Amino acid sequence: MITMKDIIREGHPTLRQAAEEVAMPPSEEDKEILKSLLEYIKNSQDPQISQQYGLRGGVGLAAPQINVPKRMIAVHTKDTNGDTYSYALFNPKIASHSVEKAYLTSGEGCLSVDRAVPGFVPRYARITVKAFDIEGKPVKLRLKGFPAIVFQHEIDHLNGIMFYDYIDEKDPFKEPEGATPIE
Ligand SMILES: Cc1nc(NNC(=O)[C@H](CC2CCCC2)CN(O)CO)c(F)c(N2CCN3CCOC[C@@H]3C2)n1
Ligand code: NI
Repeated sequence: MITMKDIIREGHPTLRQAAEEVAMPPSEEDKEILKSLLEYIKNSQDPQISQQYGLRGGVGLAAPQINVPKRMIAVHTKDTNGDTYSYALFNPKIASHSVEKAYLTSGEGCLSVDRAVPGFVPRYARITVKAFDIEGKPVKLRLKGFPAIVFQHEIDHLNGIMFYDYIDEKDPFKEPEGATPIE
């Protein structure tokens, strides 16, 4: 199982690399890696397991964060009306997106960043994601709200982008023009 010692921290070069596409159909090894990402997130949301293994809570995780520069992400979270979004995907890409922006009013953090970086992170309010599921089947997701924010944070990791790259240094809590706040 993945624990915090497997998660690389800012300064590690892999976090600033573009990750490689995963060959489809996925190898058994790539499937195991992807499953381990989703397992970490679920474990981190379990009070008993997360406490026992000292896991930082997460709703998403990308393979580069465990020093695997391959295009794989996992997301496990609920949206505001309580629907669960649980995905483990290969080669996700944002096929289209809204002009409208959105941001988490609480700002963002990262399991690879051992410090608070305050500020709003402007992201697209709605995105269409094309990817392949754990068996290599093509999937198309239309996302908005909190899940859309999480997916963008994870897909950024595949391109070497960190959440604080978007924070306006001069005015970190400036409301991004016309953006939707997400509590
Ligand atoms: C918002 C939030 N970010 C948590 N951590 N950061 C992460 O997930 C990073 C990714 C998120 C940062 C902002 C968008 C994506 C990890 N990232 O670095 C991967 O690239 C949380 F843990 C968390 N929740 C709320 C839901 N809760 C359910 C019960 O269990 C605890 C859990 C805590 N919400
Ligand atoms: Ni992150």
